[in-house]
Amino acid sequence: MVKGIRFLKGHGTENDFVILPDPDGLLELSAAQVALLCDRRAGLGADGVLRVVRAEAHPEAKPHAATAGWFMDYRNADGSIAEMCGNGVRVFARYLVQAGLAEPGDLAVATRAGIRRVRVPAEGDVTVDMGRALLPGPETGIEVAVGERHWPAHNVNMGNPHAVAFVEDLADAGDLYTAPEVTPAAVYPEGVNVEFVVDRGPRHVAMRVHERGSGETRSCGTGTCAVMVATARRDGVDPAVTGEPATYTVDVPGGRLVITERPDGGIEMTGPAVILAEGELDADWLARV
Ligand SMILES: N[C@@H](CCC[C@H](N)C(=O)O)C(=O)O
Repeated sequence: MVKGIRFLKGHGTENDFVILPDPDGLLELSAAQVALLCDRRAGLGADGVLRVVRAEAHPEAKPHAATAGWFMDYRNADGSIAEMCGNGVRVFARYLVQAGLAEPGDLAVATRAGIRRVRVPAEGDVTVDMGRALLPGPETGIEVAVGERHWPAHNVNMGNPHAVAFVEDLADAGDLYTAPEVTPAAVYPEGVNVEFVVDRGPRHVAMRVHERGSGETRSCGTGTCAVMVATARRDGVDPAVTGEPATYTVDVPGGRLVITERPDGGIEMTGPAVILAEGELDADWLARV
């Protein structure tokens, strides 16, 4: 008889997650257990894990409990902790609504990067207020390298760190089986997500990403926001100056996200969030790690 741990599987533009409902925060997961869950052969397979915990029941989220009822405990596929996951927060919010834990409409989710406000219609795309992008600099001197090739990169922080490089062709990034080298390494003491970007048309780009802790993924929500801001500034577009919102379409291997920067600097990301399966894990199997 399987002693079960309930799980669901979901994705946002094919950035895929194991969702673990754990309202009372009782499920302590080691990095090795998260890595096993995310293993595509020995486990369920995913780019990351979303543990769904009541904010009240998690020490990092308790201060936010009056505003946000639920905490997204996000882990990368290697078990490392990240501050924020843009595709993850859409899927997390879709799960809350689908499970009857939140009403369709506007809701607040606590993350390690702070509270994120999410608009979840009963059906269709989900919109997240991703907060402001920080451009911590240096403005020049950061480089991303793959083999012999290297490109200047832009440092954009969306709650988590990104290095954005404009390239001629997305194939220039190579197979991305290993992490691109980013220098100077001291700019990113906690590691970095790396985006490679090409133009597709007016206010329309495409990207590939190598994620810290997960490798190449089919999409990265925070990455698309970082790319939007880096591209807008390259294009001389700054909503804080013009007073007009700016919208960019960002294509990723797993689909398309639409990113709008408002004159107040807030960034909104809109895209799909899909829950596709539900089941029970063998708790003994997980405990053996
Ligand atoms: N896929 C995510 C980002 C997940 C975290 C990232 N790998 C990190 O370590 O910062 C997204 O959709 O934003």
